[in-house]
Amino acid sequence: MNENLNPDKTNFSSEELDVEKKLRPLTFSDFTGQEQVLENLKIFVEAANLRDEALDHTLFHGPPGLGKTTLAHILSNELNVGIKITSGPVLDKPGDLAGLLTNLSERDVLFIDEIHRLSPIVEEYLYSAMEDYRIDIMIESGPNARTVQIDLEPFTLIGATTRSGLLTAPMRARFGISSRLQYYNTELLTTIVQRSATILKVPTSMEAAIEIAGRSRGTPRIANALLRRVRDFAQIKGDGTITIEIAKYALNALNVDAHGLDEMDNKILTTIIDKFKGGPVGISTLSTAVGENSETIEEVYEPFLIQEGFIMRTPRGREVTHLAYKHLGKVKGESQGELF
Ligand SMILES: Nc1ncnc2c1ncn2[C@@H]1O[C@H](COP(=O)(O)OP(=O)(O)OP(=O)(O)O)[C@@H](O)[C@H]1O
Ligand SMILES: [Mg+2]
Repeated sequence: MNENLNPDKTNFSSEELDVEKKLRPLTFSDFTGQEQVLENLKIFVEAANLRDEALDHTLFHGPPGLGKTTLAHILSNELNVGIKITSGPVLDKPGDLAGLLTNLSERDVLFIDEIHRLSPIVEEYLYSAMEDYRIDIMIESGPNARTVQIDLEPFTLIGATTRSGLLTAPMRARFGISSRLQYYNTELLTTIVQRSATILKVPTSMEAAIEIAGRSRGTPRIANALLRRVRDFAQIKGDGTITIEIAKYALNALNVDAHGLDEMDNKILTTIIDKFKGGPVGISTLSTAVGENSETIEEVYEPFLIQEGFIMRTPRGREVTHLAYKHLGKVKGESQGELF
């Protein structure tokens, strides 16, 4: 499979990140899906605006590419405040964090991506900032070293993580709002594909939009990436219009799985079938067999495979369903060398 279709944004080139920016919804009304999450956020934002207060600290968690970063930007727009952006691995000294915090204006948003990757010392430092809008700063060094307390403007911390299981309990407890983003169904993704097609000015038939949406692993980022690849085919092989024929041709040429499953999804299914007779298999055994960390399997891959009915979670472990056999063109029992 084309590596650009990987939901992990780190595989995107800078040009692709530019396009991603262009396609990013900027307001609540621009944002498709996640209805429950959105409905609540609208109320919290309206109330905060009305009281002229900072929005409560907000955590977004869920698999990659579903809109966590997008929502952080939308919140800052809807709150009509500034946003400062950083990420867990980048903030390695409390001093870096202090610099950011003291530069926030009243009600501003501080967005920390990959917040599960904060170092414990920075995380600790963040607690008092979140709770009391106050931090201790060390001034001077050597024998004159002393700490002074600095008051911060009331601000909103927005954290995003694909791995909520790795967040410490004290950190989690400090978020007043916590929203889990869900995979998008084909209908919602079709709307997103159509919106993006309009922004990119590429005529796309309804049928083609549905086809692209259905092969996007429930993920807007993948839907947009596929749309751009299909657009290339439409320009070179057709007259620039994305028809259903062009879409099917392109998606097959790109080797996109009919369900949009990626390499690791398929590896997980194949491994459970070939090495564990279809399961049940425990998560740590599976993790070793496919060479992917078990939290990532649980938080990034498994939710989609379960939602699509390829995997079941049982008390004894993970089992594949008949759909998985069908999808991979395998016959149940075959790999076990059974005769009947
Ligand atoms: N609800 C939506 N409607 C339209 N487009 C969306 C929606 N959600 C996400 N997108 C598109 O998908 C792209 C990826 O979304 P975003 O960067 O917010 O994902 P993320 O959850 O932050 O992913 P990661 O965990 O990898 O950081 C965005 O550029 C945006 O264009
Ligand atoms: Mg993000």
